[in-house]
Amino acid sequence: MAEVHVAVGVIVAADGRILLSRRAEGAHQGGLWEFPGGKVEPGEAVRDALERELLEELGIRVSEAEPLLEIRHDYGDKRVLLDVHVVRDFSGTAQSLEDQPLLWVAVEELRDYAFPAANVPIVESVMALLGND
Ligand SMILES: Nc1nc2c([nH]c(=O)n2[C@H]2C[C@H](O)[C@@H](COP(=O)(O)OP(=O)(O)OP(=O)(O)O)O2)c(=O)[nH]1
Ligand SMILES: [Mg+2]
Repeated sequence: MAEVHVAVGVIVAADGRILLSRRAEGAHQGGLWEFPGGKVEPGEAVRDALERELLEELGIRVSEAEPLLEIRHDYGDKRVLLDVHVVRDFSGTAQSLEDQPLLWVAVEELRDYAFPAANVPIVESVMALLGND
């Protein structure tokens, strides 16, 4: 089974909240919350994929993104490599351009949301980096 390379953005607002997006019910890992992003296309740089996906899904332009961590996870029906970046600076207002529910959440509240299993280390890492406790 080929590994799907995914560019993922932890988008941080000026007030410190993080943007979550809910995956469509019929999609892989559907109904769960995710950090916005999507598949890296063949020959595409991860950073370019991140910028393209966030523009397509949210209408925002990334000004600054730092690599946070890479996670390999095998869901059984799919293997993913999540290439996670922290986006602290962007222009535009995030909008739901693909009808996906969006939510800005305080770092301390991230644990209250249901994520795909691969996201557990992302949540821990974001809380360690940006949380207050
Ligand atoms: N964007 C994103 N994908 C995640 C996260 N956690 C996680 O396991 N994934 C998985 C779910 C999917 O199998 C894969 C992303 O693929 P996708 O199909 O949603 O990518 P895409 O946005 O390019 O969507 P599409 O055009 O193919 O519909 O990564 C996450 O936090 N964010
Ligand atoms: Mg996506």
